[in-house]
Amino acid sequence: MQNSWLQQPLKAIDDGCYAESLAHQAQLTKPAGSLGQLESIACRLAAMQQRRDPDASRVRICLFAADHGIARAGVSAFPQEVTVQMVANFSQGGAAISVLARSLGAELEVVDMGTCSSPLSIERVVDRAIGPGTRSFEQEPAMNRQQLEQALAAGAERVEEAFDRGCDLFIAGEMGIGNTSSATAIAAALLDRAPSELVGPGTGIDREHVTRKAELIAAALQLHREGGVDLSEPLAVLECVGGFEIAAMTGAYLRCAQLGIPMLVDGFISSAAFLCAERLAPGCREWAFVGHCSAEPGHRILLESMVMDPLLQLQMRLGEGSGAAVAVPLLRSACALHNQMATFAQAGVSAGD
Ligand SMILES: Cc1cc2ncn([C@H]3O[C@H](COP(=O)(O)O)[C@@H](O)[C@H]3O)c2cc1C
Ligand SMILES: O=C(O)c1cccnc1
Repeated sequence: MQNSWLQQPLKAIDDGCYAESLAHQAQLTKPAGSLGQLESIACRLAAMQQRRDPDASRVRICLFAADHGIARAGVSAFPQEVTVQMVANFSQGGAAISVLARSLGAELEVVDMGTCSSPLSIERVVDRAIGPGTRSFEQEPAMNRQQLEQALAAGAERVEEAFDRGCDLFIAGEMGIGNTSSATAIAAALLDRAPSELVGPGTGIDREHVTRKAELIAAALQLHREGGVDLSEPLAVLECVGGFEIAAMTGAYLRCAQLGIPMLVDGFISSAAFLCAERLAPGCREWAFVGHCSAEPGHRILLESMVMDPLLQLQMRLGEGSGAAVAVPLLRSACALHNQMATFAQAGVSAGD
């Protein structure tokens, strides 16, 4: 994939703007540092947006959905057809992320990246289907290189569309029964950890099934390694054990950092996709906030590996972009405080030492 858009440089963060924002915070009518992380959130956002008054009003949530061959190996508490049923639910406004998007006044876009039963008849779904889901990665590579390139490009394209229409903050969400297995395999490969350290219940399988899930993922990684695949290489990992929606998220995150759109990362699956983006282009993380730390055990390990701090810890484990969406009000509060508080001089309040 030489000379492709993947090689484009990331946009530089404006350090001068960051320093100016810190100086502005120091003049606001409060003891220094008393707004804690809200201060650095506002300053980081100002530096990303290159503006004195950071803004998180125009939020775009892009939900990528796809099916996984591995779902047929009994790794989820739910059957595969739930993926497409949920796509309908997203578009009808009944899913958790539909409700959150509405309450935030955020735009929610649903992108079909390839599901077993076609959701084409469902209104308002963007069709970027690559095929009827991935192949089962316990037997063969989940996708081929061409499909991977298509998925990455689809994610990037949705970000470009958001950029053209004006977007202060981008959130990627996912839906795909079986995708915690794919995310676990990606994280285990790239972090060189045993799947048993990262695996979790996903939609709610019991301990016995979690153990089986870890064994199945470990065996799959061994199979691909023996087949000569370099499992430290993010594109090879996505090709072997990824998902169409996960690869689309990787493409979306990478494009955000190239175009300079601040992003808010969701849970375990999103963070596995983000790790691929960060490995492809170190520095993506400078453009990202992490909404929350999921209850899925591997999420904390993934975030620690990238030295990224989650804003919230609510024991959520849903995906869909929901843990990012619930953090949007924090970013909005940070912006409002930064932009609207009076300075000591303006309010005639004596400054401290
Ligand atoms: C009704 C329903 C709605 C969801 N929304 C997100 N997920 C989440 O659960 C799935 C991953 O878990 P696993 O690997 O165990 O299948 C993904 O679709 C993820 O987005 C859902 C799952 C279900 C059942
Ligand atoms: O953290 C997540 O993204 C997650 C966890 C469990 C199930 N689906 C998603």
